[in-house]
Amino acid sequence: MATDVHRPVTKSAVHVEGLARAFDGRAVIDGLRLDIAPGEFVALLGRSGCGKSTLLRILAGLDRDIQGTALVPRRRAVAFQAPRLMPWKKVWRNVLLGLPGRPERAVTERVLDEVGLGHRADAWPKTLSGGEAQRASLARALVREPDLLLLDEPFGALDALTRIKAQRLVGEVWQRRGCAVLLVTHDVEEAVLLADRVLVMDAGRIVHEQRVDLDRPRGITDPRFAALRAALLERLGVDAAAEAA
Ligand SMILES: Nc1ncnc2c1ncn2[C@@H]1O[C@H](COP(=O)(O)OP(=O)(O)OP(=O)(O)O)[C@@H](O)[C@H]1O
Repeated sequence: MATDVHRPVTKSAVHVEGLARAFDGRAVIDGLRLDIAPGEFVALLGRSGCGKSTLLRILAGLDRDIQGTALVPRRRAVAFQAPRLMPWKKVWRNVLLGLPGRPERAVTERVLDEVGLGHRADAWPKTLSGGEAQRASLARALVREPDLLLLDEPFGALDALTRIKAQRLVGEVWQRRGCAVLLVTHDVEEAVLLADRVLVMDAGRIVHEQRVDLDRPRGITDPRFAALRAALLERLGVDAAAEAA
């Protein structure tokens, strides 16, 4: 029944139409439609359990038990909230995990430098801080030279300062590389800070779309930033004024 098609596309980095996924007879993704342009940064918000991670796993090719169409580039990579590093492999070997062929250490150097982790190439994962582990996880995604980078709450477990640094890093990496990004997050501010477009998901569909036409780098003190943030919070059913109080 499933018409799962994963193949390179040119006009859009992601084209999803009529996508459906059910678990135990319960629809979690329900007729979802989504297009992401090449090089576009899209953030995905939505209440817990609305299907964000399920969508991301489908786009990553980790779940093929679907109905409908999901077209994504062959070169795609994913990073999760938990860095998922193999404790028995040094950082540079973790970065190479799963790459086809027999890639050499040199392949990791540029990408570890890019995420500010060049000096930790020979470290064991257990000696990394949370922020460093997340950078290693990002390096493992970037070494694949993705046209589509899928990020599932990659900053969710970081402390506030480390989180700001990691957000900035992802913004820089995206601008330098020009890949499309789909970022799942619970943080409305993070979405407005980074994305070209913010989507709100509910009950397995995209129910709202907000373009963010603010120059970069963006500042939370910009009144237009605050207005977008408030509008999105309202969409999510959060009273921004009450939240600020
Ligand atoms: N493998 C699975 N088997 C059964 N149910 C699942 C499975 N994966 C996800 N679900 C269910 O699908 C629904 C959507 O889950 P999903 O993880 O996609 O939500 P989410 O929007 O990412 O939530 P959160 O923001 O809390 O991470 C949930 O009710 C979840 O329990």
